[in-house]
Amino acid sequence: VRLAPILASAAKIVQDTLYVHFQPGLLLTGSSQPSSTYIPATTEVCKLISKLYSDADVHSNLDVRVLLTNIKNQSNSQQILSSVQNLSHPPEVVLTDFQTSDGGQYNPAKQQLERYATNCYSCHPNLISVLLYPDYEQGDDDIPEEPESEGTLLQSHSDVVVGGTFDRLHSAHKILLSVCCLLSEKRLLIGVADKELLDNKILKELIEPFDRRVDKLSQFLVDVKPSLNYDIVPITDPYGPSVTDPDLKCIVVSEETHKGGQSVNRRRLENGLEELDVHEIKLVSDPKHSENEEEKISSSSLRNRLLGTLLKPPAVNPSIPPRPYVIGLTGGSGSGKSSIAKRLEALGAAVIDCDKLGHQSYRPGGPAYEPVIDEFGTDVLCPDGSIDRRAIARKVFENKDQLKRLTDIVWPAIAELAKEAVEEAAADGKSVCVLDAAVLLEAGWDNMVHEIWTVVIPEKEAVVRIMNRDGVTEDSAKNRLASQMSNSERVALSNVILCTLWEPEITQIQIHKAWDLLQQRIHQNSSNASPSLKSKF
Ligand SMILES: CC(=O)SCCNC(=O)CCNC(=O)[C@H](O)C(C)(C)COP(=O)(O)OP(=O)(O)OC[C@H]1O[C@@H](n2cnc3c(N)ncnc32)[C@H](O)[C@@H]1OP(=O)(O)O
Repeated sequence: VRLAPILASAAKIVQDTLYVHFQPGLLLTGSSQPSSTYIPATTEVCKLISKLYSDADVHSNLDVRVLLTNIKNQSNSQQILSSVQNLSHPPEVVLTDFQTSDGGQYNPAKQQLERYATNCYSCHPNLISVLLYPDYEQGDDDIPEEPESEGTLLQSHSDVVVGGTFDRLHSAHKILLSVCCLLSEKRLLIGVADKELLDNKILKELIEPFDRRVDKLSQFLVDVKPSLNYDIVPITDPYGPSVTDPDLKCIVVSEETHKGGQSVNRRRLENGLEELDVHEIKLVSDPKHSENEEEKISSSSLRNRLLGTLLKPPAVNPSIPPRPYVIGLTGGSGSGKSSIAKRLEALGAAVIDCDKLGHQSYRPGGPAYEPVIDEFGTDVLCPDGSIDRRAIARKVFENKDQLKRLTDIVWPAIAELAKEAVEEAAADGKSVCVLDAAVLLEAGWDNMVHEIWTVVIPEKEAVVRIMNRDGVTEDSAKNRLASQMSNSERVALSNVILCTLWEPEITQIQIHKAWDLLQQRIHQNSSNASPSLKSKF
C-alpha cells in the first residue's frame, strides 16, 4: 500500500536510476551503526518485487532496479555481506521516508542512513540523504493492509534457464529476471531470441539490435546480483540450449509460455536428460495499455507506442531551404503509403506523388519519353505512341540491370519535377510538403527532404495486398518487393515509422500523433532559429 506513494515522491527527485534495497526492520535511531542482513528469498519477497516494478511502471522516467544481493536463497556459498557492491550508476542521493518524531530534515537518522548506504554500495563521494514525504492518502486505493505473512521459501537450483526477446527491457522483464536470480544459486542461462525467431514478431523491424538487448540485460543483471554467473546466448529456435544442457535444473516461464516449459521437458527426456523444474510467473497487467494493446506489459505494445514518434532526430539539411518542411514518405510496395499520404494531406500537407510525376515524365514530350525509347526500343510503345508502362514494368521488375537503366533516366527527371512541386507548394503557403516516393532511399534522395517517414507492413501482408490490388501473381508481387529495400533497412534510415496493419482508426491515431509531434518540432525549430526575433518582441 505504501509503495506507490513512495515511488511517486521518488520519481519527482530521481532523473534516471532508482535502486531499491530491502532491509526490513532497519533501525536508524539507535546509537550503533546498522548493518545489512540477509532476507530469505520467499514467495512474499517475490510478490513485493513484482508489485514494486509494476507500481513504478507509471513513472516512465525511472529505471528501477531492486538490488538482490542481500536476499538469500538456499545456496551454500557464503557470500560476505560486509563487502561493498559496485553499481553501474553510483548513487548520489539516498532516499527514505523515515521520519523522526519531530519530522525535521536534520535528523541524525540521515547520517546513519548515508553510512549504511556507503557500507553496502559504492556511492558517489558526495552522497546525501533526502527525506521523502509520500502522500500515503493518495496512493491508499482502499486496499486493506495484507496481514504480515512471510510466504514460503523459494526452492532454488544451481542452474536455471529462461528465454525471451528482451526488447526494450521493461518492468515485466525485470520481474521475470529478478525471480530467475532468486531461484539461481550458481548460474543463470538466458536464451535471447535472434534472427528467424524474430520473424513473426509484431513490428519486428523496431526490435532493438541483438547486441543492444544483451547489453541492457547484462547491465541490469550484474547490477542487481553480481555474484551469479550469467550465460547469455542467442537462440534461433524456441528451445535453444534448454533441451541440451545437462547441468540445468529449472526453467522459468510465464503463464503464456507454460506449454513451452512442458515441451522443453519432453525434448529433454528424448535427449536422455533430466526434466527441469518449471517455475511459472504471473503476467503483470499494464495500467497504461490502450484499447488495441494487449493487457499485459509487453514489448510489442511498447513498440506500438513508438509508431508516429521521432525515433531518430533529423540531421540538419543545408541543401534545401528550411521552409516548406519536407517529409520524405517511403515504404515498400503495398505498405499503405498512399493512404498515409492522403491522411497527411487532409491535415494540411501538400502531397507530391512521385509515381505520378514518373508517369508524367513518360508522356510524349516529357523529359523521359525519348530517352526511354532510345534505351528500351519501340516495343515499349503502345499503338498510339505513348509509353506502355506495364510493358516496362514486366521488363524491369524482374531484372535489376534493366531497372537501373530505367531509373538512371527517370529519377533525375522526377527529382526535377518534385523540386518544382515543392516550390509551388511554398508559393501556395504550405508549411509542410510530403514527398511520397517509394524508393526515396534507394534513389539517395535523403538530401531532398528534412525528415524520412517510413511505412512498414509485414512482407506476407504486402504480397497479399499487391496481388489483390494489382491482380498480379504471387511471384511477381514478391519480385517487386525484392527489387526494393527491406523494411529493416528502411527503418534504420528513418526518423518516424508508421504501420497500416490494423484498423483505419488505429492508423489515423498514429497519423495524428505523428502530425502533432511534427508541428511541435517545426515550431521549436523556428523559435530556435530566430533568437533575434524573440528578443525583439
Ligand atoms: C525515387 C522514387 O521513389 S520515385 C517514385 C518511384 N518511381 C520510380 O522509381 C521510377 C521507375 N518506375 C516506374 O517508372 C514505374 O513504376 C514503371 C514504369 C516501372 C511501372 O509503372 P506502373 O505499372 O504504372 O506502376 P507504378 O508506377 O504505379 O508502380 C507500381 C509499384 O511499383 C513501385 N515502384 C516504382 N518504381 C520502383 C522502383 N524503381 N523500384 C521498386 N519499386 C518501384 C511503385 O511505388 C508502386 O508501388 P505501390 O505498390 O506502393 O503503389
